[in-house]
Amino acid sequence: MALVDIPGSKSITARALFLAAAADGVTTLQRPLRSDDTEGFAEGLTRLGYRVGRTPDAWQVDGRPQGPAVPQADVYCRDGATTARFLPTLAAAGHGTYRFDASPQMRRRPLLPLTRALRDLGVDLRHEEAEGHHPLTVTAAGVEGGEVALDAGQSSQYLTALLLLGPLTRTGLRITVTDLVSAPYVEITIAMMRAFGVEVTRQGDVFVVPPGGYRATTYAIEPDASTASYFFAAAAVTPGGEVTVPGLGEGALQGDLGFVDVLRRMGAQVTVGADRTTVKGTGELRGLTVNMRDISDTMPTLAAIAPFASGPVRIEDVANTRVKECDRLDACAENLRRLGVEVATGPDWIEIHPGPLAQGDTEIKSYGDHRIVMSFAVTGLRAPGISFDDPGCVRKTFPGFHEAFGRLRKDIVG
Ligand SMILES: O=C(O)C1=C[C@@H](OP(=O)(O)O)[C@@H](O)[C@H](O)C1
Ligand SMILES: C=C(OP(=O)(O)O)C(=O)O
Repeated sequence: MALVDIPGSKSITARALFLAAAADGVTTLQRPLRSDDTEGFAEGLTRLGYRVGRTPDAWQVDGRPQGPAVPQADVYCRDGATTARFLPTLAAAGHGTYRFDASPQMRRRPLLPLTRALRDLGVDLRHEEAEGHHPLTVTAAGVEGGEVALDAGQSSQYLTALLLLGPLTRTGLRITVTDLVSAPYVEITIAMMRAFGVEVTRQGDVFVVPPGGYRATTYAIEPDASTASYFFAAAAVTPGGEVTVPGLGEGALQGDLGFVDVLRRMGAQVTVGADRTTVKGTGELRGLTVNMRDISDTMPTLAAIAPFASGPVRIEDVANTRVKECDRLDACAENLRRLGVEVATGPDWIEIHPGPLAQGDTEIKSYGDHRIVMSFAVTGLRAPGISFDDPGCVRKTFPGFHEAFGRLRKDIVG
């Protein structure tokens, strides 16, 4: 049995940083994720004049309800979409001129529904090159608030950004959402806003956020459920292999813990306890058809273990995975084909037909995407000879992944 200590959630750390920066008082974040995405977020806040004190186990943020402490800043958001979408929104509530840029891939990823909504709310926001993409400049003069419509069919992060902004506006926000993917991430946002003293109300597609600001607090960050998926999948593909992740149980905020339900449907033994989750490989791994719209960060995890299933695996409703750190449907298909597996893809689906894997060495093409590397590391448990062209890209969410996964391999495979 392996007990795996998973680092903090990227999504929760990013939200906690926003909320702490916007709150009235000093907030302590316990067990934040230390990775490229979250360190980029913290560095962005520092650029905007917020004080972020960092020790290995806790980060402390001096909140500024009035917004950034500097009249001008240049912020590099690296490869993190939470940083690239949440920070310009936070800056809009302040007073000053703030320019944001990001990595080449993040520059390609979409932003337009959010920047349109901000403009509809009166924010002066200019895209420097392509409309709806970084780099962009916000000339901030506070936000009055009011009604706004939003299409979050490509990314829930647009809605999260507006929800987080709501309490910083003068009159609050009433957001009408026309479409929504990755819905459980919005639940994380609402639960965390509650922890910082704000109650969002929802009537169908309308989200109402009151004005009045946030209250500082001490906030403990859950382990990252998407990261845990690689370790749970490792147990599922290893007959008799057992992995327990403490800190992720029945009350977990993250929808991605639902990946264990997919493993259960495939034949793994899954126990979700009050404060921990255990997956045990039974030797059985059935194929299935599954809709992953709510938990699409775990699509590559499932695609990477699909070759070991006893029947086809079809993953549906994941169009938005084409606009992540890479086009994940194409990246999974390409790498599975390199392994000799038969795969078909469509605009929003992938279907994998298990069969014997190619003999010999296979280099996995990472496309700079942490999830492609971490997912195919799981395939590597049963397919010796797998290597990666860019193993270091795991730094986005889990710099210590290879060491941790190596320890797990010793524990459950030998
Ligand atoms: O809000 C968040 O923290 C996230 C939302 C999801 O993105 P989309 O809503 O763009 O699918 C997820 O894929 C991403 O890793 C983190
Ligand atoms: C899509 C991801 O990240 P983000 O959108 O936050 O850059 C991810 O971590 O899989």
